[in-house]
Amino acid sequence: MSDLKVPVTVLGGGSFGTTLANLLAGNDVPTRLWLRDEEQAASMRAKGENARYLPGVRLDPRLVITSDAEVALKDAQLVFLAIPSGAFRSVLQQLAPLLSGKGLISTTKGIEQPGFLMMSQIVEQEVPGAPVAVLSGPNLAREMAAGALTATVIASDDPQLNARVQAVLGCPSLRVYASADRYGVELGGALKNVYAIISGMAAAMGVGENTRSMLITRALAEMTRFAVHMGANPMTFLGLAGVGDLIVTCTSSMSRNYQVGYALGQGHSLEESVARLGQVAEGVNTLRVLRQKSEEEGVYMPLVAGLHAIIFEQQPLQEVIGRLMSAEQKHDVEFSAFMPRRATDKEQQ
Ligand SMILES: NC(=O)C1=CN([C@@H]2O[C@H](COP(=O)(O)OP(=O)(O)OC[C@H]3O[C@@H](n4cnc5c(N)ncnc54)[C@H](O)[C@@H]3O)[C@@H](O)[C@H]2O)C=CC1
Ligand SMILES: O=C(CO)COP(=O)(O)O
Repeated sequence: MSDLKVPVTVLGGGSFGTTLANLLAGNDVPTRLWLRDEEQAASMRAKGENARYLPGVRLDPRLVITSDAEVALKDAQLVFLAIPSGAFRSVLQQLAPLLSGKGLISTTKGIEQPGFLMMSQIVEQEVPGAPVAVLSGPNLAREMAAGALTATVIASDDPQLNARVQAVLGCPSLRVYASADRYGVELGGALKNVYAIISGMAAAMGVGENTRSMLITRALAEMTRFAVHMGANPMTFLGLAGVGDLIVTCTSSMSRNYQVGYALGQGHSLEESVARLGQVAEGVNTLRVLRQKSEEEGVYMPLVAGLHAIIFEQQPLQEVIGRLMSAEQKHDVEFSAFMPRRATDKEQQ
């Protein structure tokens, strides 16, 4: 069987799962999309549209949409996981017997607490022995679904799995680059959501272009410092899953994290800002988790600390901005932050 014809399943019928499934079906890959809710699945089959999460996008008639997990996963060789991080483990636990032996690709950009676990690490725990990869990059679902020219990254320590994903997913509108830095790619996708909230907030305040550039650049420095400390490859942060995803999420009002930040900047409470969205904004939970981890690890993350102070410690916005702007003026590029930590350094701590 050619790699293009292997049966593929996408778990999760939100905006990203639907987009991926539609692209795969459009490549003539036998694709099934699994949703937990039969009413929603039936509506999508009847209308040929995901009216709740991706209105206006025609679904490929070859796409099979089902709420029956056994039907969805029978014979599948590759499974894309597009479930929000808060439900990720429980869905895997529920479906684990149907997933073993298949190539499992997480597309979820969140972190689980306790343990500071990436989604692919949860996959390893819940489906032991399965080949695991992550897909991440500047990938706003709505643009991809509309056929905008896009690039993404598939990351795994299994080059064959990377190649299979490139074969099924790549198409005239989507280039799929490969990486061996699964941890860095996955961490990049989760971290940038926090800075998208800050950028949205800044936009609502009407800041200028200098400010926007300062924010994105210092966000990149901060997230790279943290990720490299944690063992990621610094070069990953110069790629699509690092600076690439940071740029799109910090500049597009299509980003849900940016939208939450914008609503916060307009003076809405966190609860209101999240409720208005009606979709997942992973950055809110990632902020909590990251603040705690950066303190435990002693990594300097002033933007994360500042946003945490505003959202969770009720500190006045202007006070936090004043503190950030009057902090010690340091070097622009800290080369030490970009030096990969050797495994032995980690072991000695
Ligand atoms: N939407 C986007 O542009 C992109 C999203 N992602 C990531 O993909 C993940 C999923 O996001 P979206 O699809 O955008 O979210 P969404 O908010 O559009 O949809 C979430 C979907 O997950 C389903 N779901 C929630 N709990 C479930 C459970 N227990 N069992 C089964 N299904 C459940 C919901 O019913 C819904 O269909 C997130 O981690 C997000 O960061 C990654 C790249 C782009
Ligand atoms: O990850 C994304 C783009 O790459 C989507 O970002 P949001 O979850 O903020 O919409």
